[in-house]
Amino acid sequence: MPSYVIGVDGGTESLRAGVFDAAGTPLSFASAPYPTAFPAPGWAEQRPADWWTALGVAVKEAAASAGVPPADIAALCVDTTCCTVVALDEAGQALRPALLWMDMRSAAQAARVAAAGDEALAVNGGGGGPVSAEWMIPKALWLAEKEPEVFEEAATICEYQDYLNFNLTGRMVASVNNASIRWHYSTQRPGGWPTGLLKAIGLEGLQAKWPQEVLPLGAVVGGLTPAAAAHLGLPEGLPVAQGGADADIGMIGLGVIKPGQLALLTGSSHLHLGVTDKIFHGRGIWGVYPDALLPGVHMVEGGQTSTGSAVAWLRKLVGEPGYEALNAEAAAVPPGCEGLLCLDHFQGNRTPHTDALSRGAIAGLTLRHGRGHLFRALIEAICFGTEHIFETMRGQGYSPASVTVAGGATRSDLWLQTHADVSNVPFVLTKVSDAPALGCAILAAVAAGLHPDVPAACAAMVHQDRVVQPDPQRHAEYASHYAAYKQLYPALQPGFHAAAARCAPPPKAPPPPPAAEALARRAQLHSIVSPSILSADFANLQSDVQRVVDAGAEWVHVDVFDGVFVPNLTIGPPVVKSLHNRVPGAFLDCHLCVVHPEAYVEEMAASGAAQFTFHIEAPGIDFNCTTAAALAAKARKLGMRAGIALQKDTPASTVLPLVAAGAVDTVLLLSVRAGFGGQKFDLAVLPKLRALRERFAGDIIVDGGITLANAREVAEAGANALVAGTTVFAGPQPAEVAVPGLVDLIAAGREAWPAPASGEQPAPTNGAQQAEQRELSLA
Ligand SMILES: O=C(CO)[C@H](O)[C@H](O)COP(=O)(O)O
Repeated sequence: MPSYVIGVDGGTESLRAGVFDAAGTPLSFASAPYPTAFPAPGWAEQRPADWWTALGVAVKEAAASAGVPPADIAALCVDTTCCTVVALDEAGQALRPALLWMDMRSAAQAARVAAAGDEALAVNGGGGGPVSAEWMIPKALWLAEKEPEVFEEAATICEYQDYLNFNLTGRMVASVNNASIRWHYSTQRPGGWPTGLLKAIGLEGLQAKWPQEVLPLGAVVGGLTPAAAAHLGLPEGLPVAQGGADADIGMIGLGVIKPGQLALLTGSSHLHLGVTDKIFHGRGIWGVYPDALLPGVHMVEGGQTSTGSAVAWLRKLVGEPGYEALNAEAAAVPPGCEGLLCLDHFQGNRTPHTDALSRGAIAGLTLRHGRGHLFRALIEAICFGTEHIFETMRGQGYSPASVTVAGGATRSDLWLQTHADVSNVPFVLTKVSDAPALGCAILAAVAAGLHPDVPAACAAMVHQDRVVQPDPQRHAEYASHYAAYKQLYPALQPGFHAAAARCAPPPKAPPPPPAAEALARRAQLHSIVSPSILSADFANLQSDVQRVVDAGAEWVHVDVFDGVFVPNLTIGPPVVKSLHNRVPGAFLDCHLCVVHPEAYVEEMAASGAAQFTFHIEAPGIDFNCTTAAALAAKARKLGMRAGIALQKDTPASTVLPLVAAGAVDTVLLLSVRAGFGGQKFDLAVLPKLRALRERFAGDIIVDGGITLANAREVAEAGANALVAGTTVFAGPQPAEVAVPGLVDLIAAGREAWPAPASGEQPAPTNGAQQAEQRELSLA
């Protein structure tokens, strides 16, 4: 009876096949590379035909060097990168090169998906985002919008995984693993598919293009077709088992299938893949993906972007000494590195902050610190980053009890021991480091009937090598250093975001001439004054607000300052609530200058805020806009208009994905440093305002230093809404003169805007009439 299996790991650069026996012993491995095309920044494409060629080469070579005759092979299983999307015609031929997981062209589509506010998005940080451009729906949406002829013609839109299985067996099916982790499929939803999400983004047509059958891991997809058998040099009809995403199949190869176990897959980055029997969602984690591994075996995901890559960077910087020397020097340094502390966010933070603009840092340098201190501080930072992910998971109800680890970094005892000590959990190493290939072999062994099920196959085929136990004393010693590490990000985040804004590349192409439709929409905007109550008499707020409303102020600007995001403390939801009750009908235009706007969105809505404007620079809001889009969608869902605000020095380009996605109703440009009224208007905001107006037909608010002398010029540059505090509440003219005066100046300034082609009526300027119209359009 055939007793060997082939596991194939379809990676990013090559495909690696291994022949294993039923006890999990590898007999041979063989790899075959395939090219990836990077025709432009952010693009990454591969030709499905190259995968197929590589599969034939690697399998034939592995089988030959194992010395196992084809008749002794019992089954085959393949994993692949995920989400790598292919579009196929009726015959299963690729219509275009595949969009590799790392292809980022669908970033704007990802922001739109995040803005949909559908329940299926719970797996993205509990609905708070981000949605990654790596995932299926943004990629398919990109295809539908940018290459509609390909999308239309495609009979099937699926994964690299499904393409290979189809070519092996002639059967087109999806894997529950890929679909759950990257397609927003859920076994908990009737039918599984994210129909509501597809409808919300106008991509209903995608569902029928997906493979309609979803198979669990290890299920038999089919037998090798004659053509596939010839291509691989294996017997016709050989069972092919369902695989999934390479990293997740690696969990199986590490034997991580029981609740409380967690797989740490290391390389240039860290991937934390936990197993849980509970279904929960929350900020700072991805998942839980129900049944994504096995029935009842759910997955939770975290990730650190720069780990091995940061270590390699430091080694290069200090003259490329051997890792042995660096480890020895670092081991001689005490925990905490005598005050030296690193932040590991060299390429941003994936979880728990999900901030693409966060950066690495070294803090506390003195002249006595040497190379060993630096190396140890970086290793500690990586361990602290992992612990922060674990702490976030614990906060959501999942506690990793043991970590099974794979990857090159496991060769460092210091690295392993520090991880175990910081997190106070045992770190387990297994004998076969090529976990994805072994995971495939396990699934193939189940499909072949060599083992009754995946748990039994894992028990027979995964062998523990050693366990690194945590040292409780060391763990206690690390506590204060870990606490200090956690303070680094919030302290440095504003600086990181400011640096990103400073260094943002200028927009590449000149703006397209405004379309007729955009011109018509702009003409319909209202000319709005939003008096800032920051300059009102706080002891007489009700009468001050009533007074400006009576004077024709369509909005009332409420600055919510938390004393952290800006150096001033003002008012919060209770005052908003009182104003809403005491001045019925006042449109409360709430501007949140706070570090965590997401923490206030529900309360602000419940208090009566009409517009919820938050800052793109706020921690937790990412500059690729997915978390911003999700928060804006939530604000809208709660009945408020959504706005995004930019500090004076933040370029408009940072919010263009949001604007392009239609995710916000307003953009607020600060023309002073946020925090206090009575400052001087900074003319530097005008070019930014002009550039934004060319791309955005919605309300643009300019806030800070607005007077009767400059309002017209600001409106000419593109603003249709002005916030004015001092001028309305403490200026030489009373509010009854200042408010209508400012409205007239805005209307006059807007006459400089390009006019729509024909037939457009100007918007009414009477405040009450406009409020009535808005009520109607909200209803
Ligand atoms: O948000 C603000 C500052 O952060 C104020 O709303 C703004 O400055 C308006 O005040 P003034 O018209 O007095 O400049």
